[in-house]
Amino acid sequence: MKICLVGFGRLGSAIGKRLKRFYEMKVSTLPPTDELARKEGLEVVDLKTCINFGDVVIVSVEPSAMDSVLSQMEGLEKPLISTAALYGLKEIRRKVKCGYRTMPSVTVEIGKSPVLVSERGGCNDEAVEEILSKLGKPIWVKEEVLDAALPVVGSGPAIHSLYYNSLVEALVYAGVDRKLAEEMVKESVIGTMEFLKKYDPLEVRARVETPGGITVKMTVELEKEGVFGSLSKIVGETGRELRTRR
Ligand SMILES: NC(=O)C1=CN([C@@H]2O[C@H](COP(=O)(O)OP(=O)(O)OC[C@H]3O[C@@H](n4cnc5c(N)ncnc54)[C@H](O)[C@@H]3O)[C@@H](O)[C@H]2O)C=CC1
Ligand SMILES: O=C(O)[C@@H]1CCC=N1
Repeated sequence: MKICLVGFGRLGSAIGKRLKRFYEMKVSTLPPTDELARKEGLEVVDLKTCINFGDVVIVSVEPSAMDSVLSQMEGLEKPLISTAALYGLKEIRRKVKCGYRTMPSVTVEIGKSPVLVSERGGCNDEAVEEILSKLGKPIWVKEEVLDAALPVVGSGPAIHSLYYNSLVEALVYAGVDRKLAEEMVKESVIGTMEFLKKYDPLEVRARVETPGGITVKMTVELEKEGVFGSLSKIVGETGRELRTRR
């Protein structure tokens, strides 16, 4: 399968770096990101050449550029995968017959991202699923769920990095060398995430909280301060607003 990738920005470059390992690819993007694509050993071509080359077209441009890019593809029959936030499937399919919407995150670069995709029953689900499975875990959802989950899936790496950083700062505050602190937090977070594949979070918590011990003192204090409640509210309200926007 050959891929035409349109847009080589923050997300497009992550997609390109990953998929070039599996597929032949050409890129259409604007300066200065064309130089980034060339540095990755990818051929940069104009949009028409790119579309003619690809069996599948992936569009990863900013939402405000979607109208213009899609209008140059009008009538396209090949599968088109859009990553644009909030650019509706209906609008996409008005221009191209075989459109799909996705919500990945930048961790596609290492093939480890949930990739929400709307909606099954399009014209070439198999080809789309095959490509997305190289980027991470494809999860077919209704379009409104894709929008609701954007703040956790698309924005996730930024939010998780904030959490990670706050723990590094906590260790530095407690007098631990920063490099050591980073190593400890990474191993702790990664280990716990693996553990959560096996155990329920409430069980994990119960297994750590020694009665009358240090952990339960902190977890109750964090709850009293509303740290995680605020996180749920801010992220949840954003998702709720995005879900109902269209
Ligand atoms: N950055 C992220 O983590 C995520 C981004 N998205 C969505 O993916 C899309 C891309 O986001 P970013 O990479 O962050 O944006 P960006 O601004 O970093 O990159 C946009 C890219 O599109 C290219 N472009 C714009 N107009 C073009 C045209 N007419 N022809 C060819 N290329 C064109 C630009 O040159 C640039 O390389 C957006 O729609 C965003 O909503 C979705 C999930 C995660
Ligand atoms: O911040 C944004 O609008 C895009 C969508 C999800 C991640 N980046």
